[in-house]
Order: sequence, then structure tokens, then C-alpha cells
Amino acid sequence: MGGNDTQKFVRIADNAGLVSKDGSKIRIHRRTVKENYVEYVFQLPQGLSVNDFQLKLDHFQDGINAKTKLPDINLSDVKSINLKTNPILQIREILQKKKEQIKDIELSFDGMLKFKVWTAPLTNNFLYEKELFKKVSGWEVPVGITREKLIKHNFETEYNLIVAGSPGYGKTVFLKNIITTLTARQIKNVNFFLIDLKGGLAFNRFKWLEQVRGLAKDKKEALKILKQAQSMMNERINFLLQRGYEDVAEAGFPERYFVVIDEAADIANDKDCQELIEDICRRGRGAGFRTVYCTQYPSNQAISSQVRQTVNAQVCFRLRTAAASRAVLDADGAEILPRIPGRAIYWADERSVVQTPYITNKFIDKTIKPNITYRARKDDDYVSNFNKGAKARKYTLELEEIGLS
Ligand SMILES: Nc1ncnc2c1ncn2[C@@H]1O[C@H](COP(=O)(O)OP(=O)(O)OP(=O)(O)O)[C@@H](O)[C@H]1O
Repeated sequence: MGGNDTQKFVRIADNAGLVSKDGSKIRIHRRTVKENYVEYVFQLPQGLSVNDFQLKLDHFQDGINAKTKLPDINLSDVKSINLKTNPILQIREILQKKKEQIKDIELSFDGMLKFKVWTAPLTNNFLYEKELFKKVSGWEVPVGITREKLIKHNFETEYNLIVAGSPGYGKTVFLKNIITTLTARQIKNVNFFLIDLKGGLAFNRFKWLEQVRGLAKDKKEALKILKQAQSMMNERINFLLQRGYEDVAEAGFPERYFVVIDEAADIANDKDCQELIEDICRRGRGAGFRTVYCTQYPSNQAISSQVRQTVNAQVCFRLRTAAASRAVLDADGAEILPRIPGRAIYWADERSVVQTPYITNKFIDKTIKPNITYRARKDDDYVSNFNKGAKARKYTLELEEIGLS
């Protein structure tokens, strides 16, 4: 199955200028046919780097998918035809499917260049269902599925996260996935500072969650919330310093604090807000503070170098330009993602193309409802309980929560 694209790869590399100075080209080392993909392993010509190939991945993606007159029919296609029930119609359907089929290409490197050419399409519908709660542990959230496995983001190892993408590709749904998962999984320990500069509507349903310390809808409110988060962070850092602990993990504090900012570009030019975000990103780790920084304009202005330096993971939906992709991923790629909502590149240790979970509002409401308390909440309540550790908060929660585990 899958056809043999070896010569195409060599030609495309040649045409894209991926040839070393002495004229050596990529040389096939191995081709392996698996159920859903074909892997091509090439020797890297001396003097070229994997990044040279990464930057031109779209040449390979387009070149391998360039339509030929003969469709790529294989033995399993022929075997799938049932001769008893309208074989002509089935042949037509196979030909149509072949015409529409896009082969996705992934590139990795382990001393050899490895191109995976996927023949089975990645699903474009990965619905968030209750079962997913069982597949994540600790401070993990589901990022999405690849053709092979579920990818998870762990906020205990990758503290801060950038979420980027053009409008309409799933950033807000992804943030709602983070908030809902952590609420469901870490009901007693999670705290949120939510900043929604797109008017507050997307996060509105979380407003009355016990776990939400505040919801800001504009710059003024964002400044207030960020100051509040910073002062809590400072208290916790001082407490740890006084007791001689290195971080919350060593001190045994189970609580974590998430500053979630949707459309961070809207406050990127606000010096006060920006300084606070950078400070929380930089010093928050040990104190249990995590930042999720979401933007549709991933330029160097929208994501400052200070924020970038403290972020060790990215979820990047489709972007319009290669320059925008580089601003998030340090590489091209997000601009050639298919125009499918929920399709993204996740980059932590390695890059994976994923379909992110689609979490419906109905599912969110059902999940968080037991934690909604419509009592008036004084912002300062929490600060005064802060250094008593988890116990004080646990007590109030035990009185109020109905249960979600
Ligand atoms: N993971 C997903 N799977 C399938 N469809 C999705 C997924 N995420 C989002 N969508 C669809 O895309 C639409 C837009 O998603 P979302 O509001 O999250 O986009 P956005 O990137 O935040 O856009 P904007 O920047 O304009 O707010 C959703 O209403 C939903 O129909």
C-alpha cells in the first residue's frame, strides 16, 4: 500500500535546493510499509541540517501530493471490492477517495532523516468524553490525538504554555478543555485567574466556579487580577523562603494557580500588565503558578522575549504565515496545517500534529456544575488563608462541593 515515493522525495529535495555543496543528495537507507503509513529513512547530505528540511517541509507535502494521472490504487483497495454488490460503484468510490486523499508528511531526525507519509487521514472529530478524565493524571490535560496515541500536556513539567492560531481554529475551545479537565481532576487544588479580553463571554460559564479566583474582561480588570495573582505568588514565595523550601513540591503544597489569558495581544502593549505577566511566568514556577498565554497574533510584539523564554510548550493551530509560525514554533509548519478546526501542532519535547479534543459547552456545564457556588466572594478571602496551606481551603470546599471525582 501507499505506493513508493522514494524517487519523488529525492527529486523534491533536489528541486528545493537541498543538495550539499559537493553535489551529494539525500540517499535512501530504508523504506518501511506500515498499516497507516510508509516511512522513508534517508541519509542527510553532509553540510545540511534537519532544520533545512524542516523549513521546506511544505515542498515535500505539496510535491508528494501532486496529482498524477494514475491514481495510487493498491492491493488492499482491490481486495476491498465486493463483486456481488455493484462493483462499478465501489470502484468509482475508491477512485474518488484517492482523488481527495491527502498524504500528510511528518519529519523527524535521529541521525537519519525520517519522513512518515500517512495514508490514513487524521480524524477531524475528536470529541471530549468523560472517558478522557481517566486517561490523564496529576496535572496533565489532553492535548489531542495523533494517528498513534493520545498526547498529553503536563503542567508539572512544562509549566507555561503558549496557545496560538488564526481565528476560528479552536484556541478558545482548547482553553476550555484545560479549565474543565483541571477542575474535574484537581477539584481541591486548582485555582484560576481568568483573563478574557474578547469580552468575557467564553469564560463566563466558569465565573462562579469555586476554583476561579477572578475573571477579567478588559485591561483594567486584567491589571487588577494580575496584581492579585502576583501578590499571592509573592506571599507563597516568602513563605517558602522562610521555611527553607525550594518549591511547592518540596513543601508538599498540592495547590496550583493558573493564569489563563485569552487574546494576550490585547495587553501586550500595556506595560504594567506585561511586566506582571512576565514576572509571574518567570518566578511563578516554584510557587505553583502556571501561565497559559493565548493569542491569534503571534508576533514578537505580542509574545515578548521574556515570556517566550519561560515557556517550554506550545499548542499552535493554523496560522496565516510562515513568519507567524516561526514566532511560536521556531519553525515553519503552522501555515500549512489543513484548514480543519482543532488541527494543531503541539511542541514540547518533540513536535506532533494533533487533533485537539472538541469539548462541548453541554459537557463542560455537566462537569463543572457541582462546583458552582453563587455565594458572594471577597477577593481577599483567599489571601488571608493563603499560608495556612491546603487545609484551610480543603475545609471550605468539603462543605460546599457536591462531588466530582
Ligand atoms: N477541537 C475541535 N474539533 C472540532 N471543531 C472544533 C474544535 N475546536 C474548535 N472547533 C470548532 O471551531 C469553532 C471555533 O473555535 P474557537 O472559538 O475555539 O476558535 P478560536 O481560535 O478561539 O477563534 P477566535 O480567535 O475567533 O475566538 C468552534 O465553535 C467549533 O465549531
